[in-house]
Amino acid sequence: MAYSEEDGTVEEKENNNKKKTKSALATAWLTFYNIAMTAGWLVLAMAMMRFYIQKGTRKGLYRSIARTLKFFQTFALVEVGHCAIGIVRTSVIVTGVQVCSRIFMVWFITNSIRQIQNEESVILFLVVWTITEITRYSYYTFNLLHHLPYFIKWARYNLFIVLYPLGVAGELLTIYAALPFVRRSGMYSMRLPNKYNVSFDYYYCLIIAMLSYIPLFPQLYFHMLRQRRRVLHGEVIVEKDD
Ligand SMILES: CCCCCCCCCCCCC/C=C/C(=O)SCCNC(=O)CCNC(=O)[C@H](O)C(C)(C)COP(=O)(O)OP(=O)(O)OC[C@H]1O[C@@H](n2cnc3c(N)ncnc32)[C@H](O)[C@@H]1OP(=O)(O)O
Repeated sequence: MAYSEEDGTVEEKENNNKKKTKSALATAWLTFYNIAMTAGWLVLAMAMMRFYIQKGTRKGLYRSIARTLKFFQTFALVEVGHCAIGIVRTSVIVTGVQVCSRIFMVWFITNSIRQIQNEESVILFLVVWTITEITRYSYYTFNLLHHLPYFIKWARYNLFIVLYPLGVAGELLTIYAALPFVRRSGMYSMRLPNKYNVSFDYYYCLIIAMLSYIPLFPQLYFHMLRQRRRVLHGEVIVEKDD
């Protein structure tokens, strides 16, 4: 092994340099990512407000923002990658459940079933997601830049107390509204007999998805309550590994 006289081995120095480059790269990427996502959700907020002010109705609002919503919500899959490669200190499972449930709501419910796109519950979860994401991504951005205004920190770790249940209510009511259309159309379902000899009923899949909120939502909510105690009140929280 090669030794230097001052700071330990040459290999250690090389490893430290690699870590520094990696963390500088990771910080640069995360800053870019969070700015882009804040901007994306701000564009969505403005588009929704403009639509409502101009048309005075929620009818057609989802259609008008669908492409932007699908793009930014799907892009959030990158966050699962951030956790998996360890550039953010967050659980892959917690982030995975959160992101996948949102993508499921966008692609496999709201986007697939036109008849429910004008439901009040769709507007409810859209407004809640938008407020949440503008706050969350601007929190991460300012935090990375070491200039975090207290009101953003406060909003990040307090608004969810009300917004999370409201968002979940909007999502569950939307899936509930979709059920009759799914049953009638038989969409995404496979009935026997077929050449694969497999049967799948999307209607029951949606009922299972709704029931899965019962064990999953409290876990996400209590995770956020723990984060709140850690960040706002400085409590040391020992979390279990994935
Ligand atoms: C496949 C079909 C499934 C169908 C069935 C589904 C059932 C699902 C049931 C559950 C349903 C949930 C539905 C969701 C609804 C809504 O979203 S409603 C809107 C309100 N929601 C919220 O307020 C919650 C928003 N979500 C989140 O906050 C996250 O997704 C999270 C994963 C829950 C957050 O957790 P976590 O990341 O652990 O918290 P933080 O405190 O924010 O971060 C921890 C540390 O990581 C750093 N970090 C994280 N991300 C980034 C980033 N992008 N950039 C930079 N840094 C990041 C963060 O700064 C923290 O760092 P430290 O302070 O150093 O620890």
